[in-house]
Amino acid sequence: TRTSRPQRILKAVQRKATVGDPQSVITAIDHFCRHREWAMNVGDEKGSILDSVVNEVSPVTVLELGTYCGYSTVRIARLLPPGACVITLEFNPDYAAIARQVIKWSGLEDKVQLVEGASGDCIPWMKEHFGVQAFDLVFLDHWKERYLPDTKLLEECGLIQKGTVLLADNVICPGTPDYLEYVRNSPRYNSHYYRSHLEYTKAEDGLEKSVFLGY
Ligand SMILES: O=C(CSCCNC(=O)c1cc(-c2ccc(F)cc2)cc(O)c1O)c1ccc(O)c(O)c1
Ligand SMILES: [Mg+2]
Repeated sequence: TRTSRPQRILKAVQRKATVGDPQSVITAIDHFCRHREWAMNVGDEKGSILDSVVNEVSPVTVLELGTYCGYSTVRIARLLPPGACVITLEFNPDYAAIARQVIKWSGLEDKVQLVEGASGDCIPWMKEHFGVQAFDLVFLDHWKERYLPDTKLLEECGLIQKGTVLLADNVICPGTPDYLEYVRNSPRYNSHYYRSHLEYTKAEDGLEKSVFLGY
């Protein structure tokens, strides 16, 4: 096929969504992925849980690991008050290029910093480069085997502090067993599993919310 799936997702947004209307961007992507082609967005069902956690935390600084086409970036950014922002990391340059256009179409570019690079390389520079003290909320949705090492790296870099909330996608499907074991057994995290379904399917999946309790 000539175009990539992310390119077809962007086209669906440009056809169906209204510029400056984040909800219409979300609706257009969900409709396309439910009725045309499945894609690895967090989706509408888990997305509603993500929304409720963002509203509960009302974060000033959010870190998203794994942008893909920017669907969850838009979901998060649309709920942020003026002055709050989400830094989103994407390793794949093709995904990043599409995400920039999706975020721009939603009109939320002022609340989003998209960084291209590998999480393991970028995280150590976060404090210095973005003047971030610590993150209020981290949404993990990138390589599943990077959830645990990147969580430990965030701890080591002092980017996670008492009260920071980690919200992890796909803890059942594809699954992140080592991460789950860590946050559920560590005395320094309070963890809760939100049972749901893999985006646009009937398969089980869920989000794990873990609150850092401090040292
Ligand atoms: O794809 C990646 C890894 S980053 C995306 C992580 N996310 C997932 O993998 C992910 C996967 C699934 C899922 C997939 C197939 C199933 F059968 C069931 C579930 C669902 C999700 O919600 C996800 O978030 C990448 C990186 C750099 C590159 O250069 C590159 O070509 C590719
Ligand atoms: Mg995911």
